[in-house]
Amino acid sequence: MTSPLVTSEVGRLRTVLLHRPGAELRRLTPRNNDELLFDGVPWVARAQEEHDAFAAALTDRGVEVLHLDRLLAEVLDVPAAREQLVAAAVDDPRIGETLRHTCVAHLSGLASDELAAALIGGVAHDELPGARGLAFELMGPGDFVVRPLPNLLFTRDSSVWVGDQVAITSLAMPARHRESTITGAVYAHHPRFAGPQRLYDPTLEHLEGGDVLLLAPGVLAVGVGERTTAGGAERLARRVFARGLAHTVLVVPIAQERATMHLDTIATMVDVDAMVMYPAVADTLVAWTVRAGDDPDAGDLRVSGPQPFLAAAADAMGIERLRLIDTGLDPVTAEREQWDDGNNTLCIGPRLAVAYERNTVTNKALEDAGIEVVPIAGDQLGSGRGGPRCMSCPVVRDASPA
Ligand SMILES: NC(=[NH2+])NCCC[C@H](N)C(=O)O
Repeated sequence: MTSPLVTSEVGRLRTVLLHRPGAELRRLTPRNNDELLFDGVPWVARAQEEHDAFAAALTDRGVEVLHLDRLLAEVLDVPAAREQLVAAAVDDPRIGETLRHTCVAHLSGLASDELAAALIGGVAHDELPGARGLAFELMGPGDFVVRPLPNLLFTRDSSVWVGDQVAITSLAMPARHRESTITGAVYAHHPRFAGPQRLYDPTLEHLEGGDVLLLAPGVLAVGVGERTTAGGAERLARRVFARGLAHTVLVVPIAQERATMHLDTIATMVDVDAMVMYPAVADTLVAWTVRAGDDPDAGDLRVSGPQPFLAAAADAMGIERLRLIDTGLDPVTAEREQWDDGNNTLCIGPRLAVAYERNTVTNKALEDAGIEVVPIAGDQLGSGRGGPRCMSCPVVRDASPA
């Protein structure tokens, strides 16, 4: 069992945190899927098969896969974690005090695995027999007392390791707020982690893991758009500098749209010096370079830019050029494959990347450029708008090869 350490996107992947989707996906209906950030109503059994195949593709290649639901069930044996998570589940102004008390009593009486299922899958009105409270009376039978967390599938967003420290992120969308209470409790209380130093907290400015790319040891890129705010990027920069985890943070503005909700929807690393990127933004993407200022103890920052992203990145990474895999796509194919997470790859090692099989043209371009693609099916998983990178949180990677 190696201690957590992640300094790049491409060092050999040793341990990764995934979440196998379960009952929480069965909560999705055409009435709630928009609010719950899914584009449709997935076929759950098939989504699970796809996810199992994703996990198998990783374990077959020697990667240790940790499952968030299992870690959660284990951590719920720890009284402090149980108490925190039950409190977080009912910390919702919709439900009022009476229903809150009933619900706390119900949840507290559950065995750890049942409680884990309820925290992830949510609790519907008709699953709380005998509950009381005005809010309960006014709710319909299918309404949620505790909302489900279908986006827990995207473990990338609710925590991110930088070096040996973990950022418990501050998720922007209400449907996802509670996810980081779960990752936070697991990292704080599970013996597998033994309370690593926390780099970030959910109470801070919005920051999501999908926006954080470890371009090279000491160099982070942070997307600022629909999810991560400039304030979040600034806070993270200050912290990584103060703790000696990075020397440069590139802040990258991205369009505030669903198609580009995170930086990793438009670009991911596939080698120590190469990225795959949505062609429509390749020429226009810029970065602000942030470094520690003269008085780092006072949190001083030096900001320069904007500069073309590729140039700023190469400069910060100390390489001559950051290679862009030219997917050579026509604009329509590029737009379709970007939407289907064609640029959202997960490296198992340098030049070895997991990608959705459906993005045939992008994958062919990757292969032509010398990147071995491990294709996985994502017809149902993809309805949540996230690919292999979004669905994984690397916990241990080897130091990046030079
Ligand atoms: N890192 C990522 N690109 N994550 C994708 C998350 C998708 C999820 N449905 C959301 O809207 O939040």
